[in-house]
Amino acid sequence: RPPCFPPGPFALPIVGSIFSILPSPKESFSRFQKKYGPICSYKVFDNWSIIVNDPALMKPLLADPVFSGRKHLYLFSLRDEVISGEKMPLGILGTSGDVWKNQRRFTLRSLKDLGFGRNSIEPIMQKELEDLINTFSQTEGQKVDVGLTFNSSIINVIWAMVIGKRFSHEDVRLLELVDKVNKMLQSFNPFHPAYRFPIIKKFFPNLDVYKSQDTYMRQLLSFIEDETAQYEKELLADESSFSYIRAYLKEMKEAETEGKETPLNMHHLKANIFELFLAGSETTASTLWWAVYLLASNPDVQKTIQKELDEVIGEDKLPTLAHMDSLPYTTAAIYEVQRVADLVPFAVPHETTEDATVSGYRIPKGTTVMFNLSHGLKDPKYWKYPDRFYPEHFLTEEGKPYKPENFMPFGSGKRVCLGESLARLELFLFFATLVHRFSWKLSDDPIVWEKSIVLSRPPRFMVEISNRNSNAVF
Ligand code: HEM
Repeated sequence: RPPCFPPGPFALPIVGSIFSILPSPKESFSRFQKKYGPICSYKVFDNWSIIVNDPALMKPLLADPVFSGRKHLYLFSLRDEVISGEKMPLGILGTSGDVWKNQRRFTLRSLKDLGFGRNSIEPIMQKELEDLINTFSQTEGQKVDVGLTFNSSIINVIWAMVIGKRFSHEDVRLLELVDKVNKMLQSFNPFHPAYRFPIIKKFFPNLDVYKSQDTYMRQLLSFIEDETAQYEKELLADESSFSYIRAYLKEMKEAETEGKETPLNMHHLKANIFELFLAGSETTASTLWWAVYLLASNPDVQKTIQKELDEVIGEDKLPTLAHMDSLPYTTAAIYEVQRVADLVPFAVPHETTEDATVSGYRIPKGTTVMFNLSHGLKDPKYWKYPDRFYPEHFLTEEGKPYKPENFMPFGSGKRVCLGESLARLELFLFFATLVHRFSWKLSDDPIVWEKSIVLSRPPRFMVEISNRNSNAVF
């Protein structure tokens, strides 16, 4: 252990603490937190990392530029090489310093112009919801596995912003895309030795861990390349079409024409689109999948939400974003879904950009830093019933929604989720509409929990859906 480094589990030569972390990093980190306290350390093979558990300590560190670097993960190095043929880091999620700042700033600005702030995104979401309502209303009397049903709708919302078009839910290309993004995320285990030592790939390029990631990633990139090329050919000239690609190409080409230096280029554009898909679809869609599970297993909570929706919106109308501030119990229930789902338990690994001192410990430049967002969502210190689905966790005594400081499902500070505003709008409109329009009942089939490493996956279950407010329209 380096001098003055936080405490943590014993590290063996060569492998470090890997056997204390596998097979379940989530349980292991929770064990470390209980044993070693607010900040601890562990070693994975040759790499010393720290994990910050205490939300009060986490907040200032997440706001500190020194803790806002990014560990360059295997998946991103591989993608960057495929895009540019070089090792130069691309995009937002996996970059640090000026590259990260420039791509993040441009993307945030242009997505905001495109409707992150409410109005223009609402009809796009409503169109997706109309299709979903149609699908679910035909399943009355059957048992349904909702599984990846929400992924197509959420991908369509992102695609509408990125390129200005949507796919039909039956389109094979959309279904393949959903499948690839899902498989790529579910099969990725950042603790796998094969990712830590890419040299292994030289000798065993056909190992499953490499082949699966390589294949899904290349297929997703080739989809993005085809669509971007088609967009440039067919839609770029149409001045009335708005999209992220258009905004990006326009600013890039204007700078080129004026002979100005610009951080924007085609390689970053492809990487950014890849990330909007990867970070923006599975996360929001899985939260909705969790929501159905929690609603179906908690009929009393479901009824309370429906009562509020019926009273505020009426039985002949569906919710709109304008209702967002007048539904305290529904809002609290969405926060509670995010708390129980604990979707991204340790954020995305950060890296220190300078030497630093935290609580008297010395943290050298280049240390991997994990933020245990999960602890703030689950520890009994912060929640009355940490293991229950209890929306009252997020209501004041006067019945107003509130978010405690330790509730950080989107992270916080410099690297806070770039899609938080969009995700909040999506979660509200999809959740409120689906609870207002249908009742969800858990069937008595077995509930199956599957293992997941990067994102907390909901269980597989069967649900019976019944229509309510069948004549309601937006
Ligand atoms: C319920 C949905 C979502 C959750 C729970 C979520 C959560 C997170 C978390 C925890 C991080 C890591 C923060 C850190 O490293 O400290 C993150 C980063 C990110 N998210 Fe989300 N996210 C969601 C939806 C979205 C959406 C809809 C998009 C875009 C369309 C998106 C794009 C990103 C990007 C690009 C980053 C990287 C930011 C950076 O490195 O600067 N996310 N998200």
